[in-house]
Amino acid sequence: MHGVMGDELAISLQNVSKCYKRYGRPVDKLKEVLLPTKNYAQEFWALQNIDLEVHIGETVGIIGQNGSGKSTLLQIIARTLTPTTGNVLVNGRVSALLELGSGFNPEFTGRQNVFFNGRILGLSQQDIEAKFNEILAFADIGDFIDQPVKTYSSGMFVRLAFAVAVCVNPDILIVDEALAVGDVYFQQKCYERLRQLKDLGTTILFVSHDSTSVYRLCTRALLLESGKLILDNQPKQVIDLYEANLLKKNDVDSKSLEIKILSSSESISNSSNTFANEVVINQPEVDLKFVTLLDENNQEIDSIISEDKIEISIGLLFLKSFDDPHAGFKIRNKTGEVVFETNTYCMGIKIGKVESNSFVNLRFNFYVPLIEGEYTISVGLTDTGYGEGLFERTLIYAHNVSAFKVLRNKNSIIWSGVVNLYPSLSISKQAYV
Ligand SMILES: Nc1ncnc2c1ncn2[C@@H]1O[C@H](COP(=O)(O)OP(=O)(O)OP(=O)(O)O)[C@@H](O)[C@H]1O
Repeated sequence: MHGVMGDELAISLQNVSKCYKRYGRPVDKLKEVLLPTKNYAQEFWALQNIDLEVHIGETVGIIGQNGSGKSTLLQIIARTLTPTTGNVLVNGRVSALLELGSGFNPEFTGRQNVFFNGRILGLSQQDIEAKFNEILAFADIGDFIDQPVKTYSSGMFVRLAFAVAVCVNPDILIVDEALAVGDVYFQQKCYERLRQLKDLGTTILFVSHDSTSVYRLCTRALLLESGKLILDNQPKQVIDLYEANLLKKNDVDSKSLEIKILSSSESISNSSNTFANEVVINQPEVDLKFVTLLDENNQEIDSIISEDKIEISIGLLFLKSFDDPHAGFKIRNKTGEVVFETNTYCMGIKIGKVESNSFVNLRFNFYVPLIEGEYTISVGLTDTGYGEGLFERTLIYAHNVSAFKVLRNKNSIIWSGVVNLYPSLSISKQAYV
């Protein structure tokens, strides 16, 4: 059923809600069984009215704070949990990597579990035999394959579970945070495999707290908050909103902090940006007047040769006085990944007290040894720093306020990657006896 991304639906959820019953004490559950007329449980809606359509071939990241309902949603799609209300339609063979431990029998050996799981996933004995060596090679757990799974470390467990889930070529793959376990080499192997499956047209649902992996893998992301689907968009906007919500949560002035989601026509970007909308925080006491990029001759620019120097000039109007404001910037690549960010607090610099109705111009100067490509600039303004770069209040949080292109430096070495590390080399030769 593999195919290119098209109109065909892989997953469709209509008005799906999930209610868990929570009992104050275990005995209450017993009482409810014995006295069914009386209700001892407290209802808790872990998912509320979720409408979702995922097309074949999409890679969808699911983001949300702890307890927002991510695992519940995945379990409903994987059909290990039934929704309380609503319709679920899943089109294709689903392979799910959910909670650690689900799907494996601890008393069986790894080998037995591979066959057991393969059969559950609808493969024939011959199919599994044909894939067994690939699974074994991917899991790379050596002789442990013939030991009972209960003797496995959590890392070995995930290796085997992941190997089974990805080697059976599912139509739909559901992964819940599994990549957080395991060493960096295994993680890279997993990403590589997920990318291959994605290229083959597998539909992938992916829960992660790591925004970088969502940027890298996903074409779309969902933000869940208290069981509600609050944004369904490109990963960038969804992660921006998630991060803005975290800022809001930690803000001493949380109630008055308003997060705006602008559509593209209202965007304050001065570049030709392709993003559908922007997530913005802008408290009324401050106004971001401009963000301009300048070269070494103070000329306004929108492109720069790799390794040249650039200046970000930020104009801020303060309508109220602030004792300890801090400002910073963030540079992101095309997919939204942060390549660099800092702020005055993290640089150990104080702007100092700013009077009401004053204008402040900040100019950050730096070299740009980045690979050629398009980059965007985000700007933040905060008040009262503490700890390792935390702030009591967020005043401005604005993405894509400017953009620039980095062009190849023809006078430099030929290199690829993210950032030029300016390698030098020494060579020594001697006779080998
Ligand atoms: N079996 C259950 N009985 C009662 N409440 C439950 C049950 N399973 C989950 N919940 C509650 O439902 C809410 C959503 O849980 P869920 O595991 O889906 O969240 P999550 O977003 O995956 O969280 P995390 O990031 O911590 O894994 C939580 O508040 C959780 O306490």
